[in-house]
Amino acid sequence: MDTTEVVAALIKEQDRFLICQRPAGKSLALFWEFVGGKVEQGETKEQALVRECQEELGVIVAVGDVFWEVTYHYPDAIVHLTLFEANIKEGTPQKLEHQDIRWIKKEEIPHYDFCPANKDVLERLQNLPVRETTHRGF
Ligand SMILES: Nc1nc2c([nH]c(=O)n2[C@H]2C[C@H](O)[C@@H](COP(=O)(O)OP(=O)(O)OP(=O)(O)O)O2)c(=O)[nH]1
Ligand SMILES: [Mg+2]
Repeated sequence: MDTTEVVAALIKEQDRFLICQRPAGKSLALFWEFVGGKVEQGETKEQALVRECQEELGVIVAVGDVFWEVTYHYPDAIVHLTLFEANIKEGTPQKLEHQDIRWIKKEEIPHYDFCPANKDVLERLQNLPVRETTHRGF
């Protein structure tokens, strides 16, 4: 099976970060995710992420460092997910393609069902030590 390159954005504001609920009818319907999508041919990961944030949320982002990377085997696909830190430069997030979008605190993570590939990164977000918490604004 081929590996699909997927990029996603960890968008933080103060002590909250943005999560998005996948629409009904798509794969992994109604699971929560970080905004993003598949890298298209000829694009860098950063370019793909800027495009996806514009298409899905109507915002322009500045792409920062890689926060997490994982390869996950779904029954019908292998996904290599790269999660970048990102900041909104222009616009306010709108649910142009998602079922719902929410700004949540790390304490709220257990209340949401995320895509299985995201399990480890959510654990990292939830368990950031105090020092790193302050540094990263969580
Ligand atoms: N965007 C995103 N996709 C994720 C995350 N976690 C995770 O397992 N995935 C999976 C779900 C999908 O199988 C794949 C990304 O697909 P996608 O549906 O967002 O791709 P896309 O926006 O390009 O949409 P499409 O053109 O394929 O319809 O990666 C995540 O946090 N964000
Ligand atoms: Mg997408």
